[in-house]
Amino acid sequence: MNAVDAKPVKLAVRSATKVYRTASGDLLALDRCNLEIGRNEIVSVVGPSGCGKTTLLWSMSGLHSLTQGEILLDGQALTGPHPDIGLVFQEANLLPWRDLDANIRFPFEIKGQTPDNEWIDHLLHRVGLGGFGGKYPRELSGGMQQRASIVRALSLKPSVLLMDEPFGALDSFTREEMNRLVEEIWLDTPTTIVFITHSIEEAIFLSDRVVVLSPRPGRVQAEYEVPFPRPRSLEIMATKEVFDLTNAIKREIVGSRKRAGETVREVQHAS
Ligand SMILES: Nc1ncnc2c1ncn2[C@@H]1O[C@H](COP(=O)(O)OP(=O)(O)OP(=O)(O)O)[C@@H](O)[C@H]1O
Repeated sequence: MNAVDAKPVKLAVRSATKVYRTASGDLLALDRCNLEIGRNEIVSVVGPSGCGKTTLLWSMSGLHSLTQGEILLDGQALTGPHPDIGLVFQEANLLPWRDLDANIRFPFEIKGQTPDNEWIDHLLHRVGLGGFGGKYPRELSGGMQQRASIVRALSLKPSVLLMDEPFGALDSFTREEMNRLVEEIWLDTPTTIVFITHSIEEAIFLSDRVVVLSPRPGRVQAEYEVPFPRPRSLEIMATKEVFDLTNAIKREIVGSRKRAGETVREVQHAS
């Protein structure tokens, strides 16, 4: 059974079309793209470079307006940034002149809200940053900075977390650690997560479903259920089933790029 069939729809992308007006003409990034994400589902979006993954994610955040179509959050049209939606980017984007505590509390200052200190402390400990609140970003590794940015996003208690290649800049070991951390946090506090990645392995480890976008203009080309139980151990990730799924998704992406006559760029970790 499709995971979406079993869960109420949290986020719906309805015929999303995005045209960028550029100096050299109009660029169609998304073309009538449709997608539904169930409540507390983790969905990864993969696809060839430039196919519109970030455009789709930013549209889902309400930060980008669509040229046509709509995004529905709990059935309501999204018209701009929404407090229920948190974002994590590839760069941690911490303010270098503020320590970790002050960085995490920054969104609350902007919104004029009182932070839930207990919740923030819990999150900091959860990601292994307990006791690091007084450190400045330059004193933290890339992985620690990215953990801090996850805490910053979760501190606002969003019901949807949108993650745009959050671990793309990290070494593979730290990346695996971060994947496990996201899974642990999700098992603790289920949240709807949409995750963009170039790594099929990462997508399979994290997701209930992997969505493959077509070459630009982006549309959903294929969807794969990921049926493996959580937590997903290294043993599970080493099974033939995972290997076969990885290859099926890789073939889908490479095949679509060939059909589109595009240059094939390496798809990470798709062995
Ligand atoms: N602000 C913008 N103005 C004009 N064109 C843009 C803009 N943002 C993205 N594009 C173009 O839209 C297309 C889709 O870009 P997008 O970043 O959404 O793709 P992507 O799949 O996330 O790419 P990648 O895998 O390389 O990160 C690309 O051709 C990109 O150059």
